[in-house]
Amino acid sequence: MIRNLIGKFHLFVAPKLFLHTRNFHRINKTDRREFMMSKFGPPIDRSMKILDRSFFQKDVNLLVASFPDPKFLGQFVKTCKPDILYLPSIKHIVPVNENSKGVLLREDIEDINDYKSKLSPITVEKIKEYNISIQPYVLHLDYKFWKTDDILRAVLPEDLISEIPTGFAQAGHVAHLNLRDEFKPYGSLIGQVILDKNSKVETVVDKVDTIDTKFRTFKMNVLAGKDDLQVEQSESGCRFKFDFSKVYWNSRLNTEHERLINQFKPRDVVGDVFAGVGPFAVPAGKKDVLVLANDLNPESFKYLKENIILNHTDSFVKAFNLDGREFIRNSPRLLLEWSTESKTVERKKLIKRRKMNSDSNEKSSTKDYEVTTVNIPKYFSNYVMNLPDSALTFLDEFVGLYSDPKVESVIREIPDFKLPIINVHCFEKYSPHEEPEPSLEELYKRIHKKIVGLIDHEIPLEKCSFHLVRRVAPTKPMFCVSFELPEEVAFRKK
Ligand SMILES: C[S@@+](CC[C@H](N)C(=O)[O-])C[C@H]1O[C@@H](n2cnc3c(N)ncnc32)[C@H](O)[C@@H]1O
Repeated sequence: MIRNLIGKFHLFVAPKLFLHTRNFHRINKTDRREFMMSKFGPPIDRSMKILDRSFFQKDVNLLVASFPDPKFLGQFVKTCKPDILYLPSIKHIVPVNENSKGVLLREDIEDINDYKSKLSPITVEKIKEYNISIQPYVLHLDYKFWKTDDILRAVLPEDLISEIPTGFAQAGHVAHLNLRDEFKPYGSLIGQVILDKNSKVETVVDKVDTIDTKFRTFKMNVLAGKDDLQVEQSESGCRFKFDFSKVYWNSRLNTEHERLINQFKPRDVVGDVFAGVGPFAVPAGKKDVLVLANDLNPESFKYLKENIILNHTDSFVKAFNLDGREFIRNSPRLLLEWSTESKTVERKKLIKRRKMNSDSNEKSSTKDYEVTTVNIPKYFSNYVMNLPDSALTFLDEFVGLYSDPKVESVIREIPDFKLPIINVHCFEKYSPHEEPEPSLEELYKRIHKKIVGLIDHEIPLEKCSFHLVRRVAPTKPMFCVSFELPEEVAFRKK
C-alpha cells in the first residue's frame, strides 16, 4: 500500500506552477494544464547543455482593467475575483501608465473584441459603473519567473521530464543531489539551476558512486558553485562544522536526532557508539546529559571534538576514536574512569542581569556565571547506535557488558541502578516483489528475531519499541528500535 502510494506520487507532481490558479473548474485538468503551459510555460530548448538564462524570455498577452479613478480598484478586486488573474509570483495589480493602475484579467480572457462574453455579469456591471477601460497588456516573463522544475522541464530530454530531480538535501551552503545515471550528463545544468533558484545554496554536489564506504562518506562531484565543502550547519540549537566530503552528515535525520535527545534527561549518561560529528551527542551535552561519543572515522572524531568545544559542551561530552565493538566493550570502564577522575562536572552558564542604579537612575548590566554541578553516574542510561546498515550486528557486544568483576561490583552497589536502553537503528529491506507487502508489524517481528538471536536471550516483542524513522527507498524503511538490556544479558559471564 505505502509502496503503491509512493509510486503514484511521481505521476502527480508534474507542472506545479499551474496547479494553483483558481479557475480549475472551467475546463478539464489536462486541457487546462496544456493551456497554462502554452501561455505561461517557459520556451523550450532541449539542445541546451550550458545554461543560457537569457533564452528564457516570454511575452504573455493579457487584458488589463484600467482605472481612471484608483479608489474603485480595491472594490473591483473584491467583487470580481473570479475574473482576475491569480497566479503565484504574478502581481495582479499592475501600473498601466505613469498615472494609473490596472487589474489583470483572468488568463483565458484574451480577445479585446470579445472579452465581455467571458466575464461574469457582475464584472461587466462594475466595468461600466467605475468607468473602467479594458486594454491589451503584455506581461514580460524571464528566467527569474520560472521555478527549477519548469526550467529543467524545458531543457532536459523529453523522456526524462517525468521525474525531474529537483529535490536535494542541504548541509550548510551545500545542496546534495543523488542523480540517477540518466541525469548525470545534465549534472552541471541541473546544478546551476538549483544554485540560481535557492538563495542559501552556494555549492551543488552530486554523489559520484553509490557504494558506501566504511565511514558512510561518498565521493562528491561539484556540479555548480564554489568548490568548498567546509560547511557550517545549525541543528538542535547547536552549531556544527565539518568537511562534507570527509564525514557523514544527513540533515534529513534532524527529527530523529531531536526525538532521541528529547528522551534523555539531565544527568543521564549516553553512549553514542557511532556519533559522527555529534548531532546526538553535542545537543544532549548542552542539556546536561553526560555523553561518551565515539566514531571510528578519524575525520569525524576531529570534527566531533571541535563541535564539542564550539558548543561549550566539553565538560559533558567526551570523544573517543574506537571501533564500535571496542567502545561498547570498554564503555563501562571508560565511564568509571571518568567518574573516578572527576566525580562531578560543572556547567557554567553566563547570566546577564540588568539593574537600576538608584543614584544615577540609569540601568546597568552585570555578567554573572551560574554553575550547575552534576555528579557523574557510574552506569549508562542509554546507548545510541546509528549505523543502520550494520548496527544490529554489534548487539552481541552487549552480552556481558557488566561481567568484568570490578565493573559488576561497582554497579551492584548502586541502589537505584538501572539497565541501559539500547536505541539501535536499522534498515529492514524487503523485495519489491514480496506479496503481500510486509506490514510494519511483520517487519517489527523480523527485526525482533534478529535482536533475540544476537543477544541470545528472549525479550517479549512488546518490550521493544519501534519507530519508523524514514523510508530511504520505498522498500527500505529505516527504524529505531529501543529496548532495555536484560539484566541476565548485561551480567552474563563471558
Ligand atoms: C550513519 S553515520 C551516523 C552519524 C551520526 N550519529 C548521525 O546521526 O549523523 C554512522 C557513523 O558511524 C561511523 N562508523 C562506521 N563504522 C564504525 C565502526 N565500526 N565503529 C565506530 N564508528 C563507525 C561512521 O564514521 C559514521 O560517522
